[in-house]
Amino acid sequence: MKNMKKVKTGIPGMDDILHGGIPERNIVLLSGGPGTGKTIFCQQFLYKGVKEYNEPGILVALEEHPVQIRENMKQFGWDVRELEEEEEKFVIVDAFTSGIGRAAKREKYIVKDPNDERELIDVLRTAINDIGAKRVGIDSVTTLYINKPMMARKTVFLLKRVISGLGCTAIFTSQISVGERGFGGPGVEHAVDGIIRLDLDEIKGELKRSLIVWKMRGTNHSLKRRPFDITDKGIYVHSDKVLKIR
Ligand SMILES: Nc1ncnc2c1ncn2[C@@H]1O[C@H](COP(=O)(O)OP(=O)(O)OP(=O)(O)O)[C@@H](O)[C@H]1O
Repeated sequence: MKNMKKVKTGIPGMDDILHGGIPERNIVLLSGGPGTGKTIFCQQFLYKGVKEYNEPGILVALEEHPVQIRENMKQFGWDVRELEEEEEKFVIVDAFTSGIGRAAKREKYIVKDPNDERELIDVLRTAINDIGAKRVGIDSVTTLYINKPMMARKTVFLLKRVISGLGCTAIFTSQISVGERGFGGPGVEHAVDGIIRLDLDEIKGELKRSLIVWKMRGTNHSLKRRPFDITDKGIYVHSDKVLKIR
């Protein structure tokens, strides 16, 4: 079989686990409970994509104000302002503020109603074409169908067709409850090309972070649970270690 092109994650240790990276055009569901690191993982994938691999990226913000996202990313030394304004290699699509508020008026890409799939797709397609994006992050995809679970599969397929069709590789963050075994519902889990799950488990009185690649179409990958850290430089995965949680 011809080797598929792999997209480097920009997360130390992660590409070893994925035997080189995420197969190009894959849509990866990044599932986890609250505070497991989904947002940081997604932002690192996009920021490093531009900085280290010269692959422009789009972040669709559904959970946080774009101003707050830029501030949070700075904590890790990821200053996206220059990438947005000077280099034009990074875009935040504001699907959070509905364009309301003084700060929101300065945003270039706004989705007024995230429930309107057509509007979201139009803005996303424009943004991808404007900067020649190769990577997309949606944080979180759960927000798009939390009030209409029957639409989850259709929404994910629609996004997948457009994003993958335009040659991009994507991470969709998916919110699950603490202790939940799934990844975001059967419709979604089967529709996506890959699933990476982030966990936070209490072991001997301390919370430990770990991740596991549950599925990844187009490549072999490690099936082991790997511990990871969040530091002031972002996520670091210990691809040579195993965490046993039971
Ligand atoms: N600078 C930092 N250094 C170390 N750890 C940090 C730093 N900033 C945040 N964290 C850790 O990351 C966690 C938040 O991660 P993140 O926002 O990616 O979670 P999430 O999975 O997106 O959560 P949610 O679904 O609740 O939004 C915090 O709870 C904290 O433990």
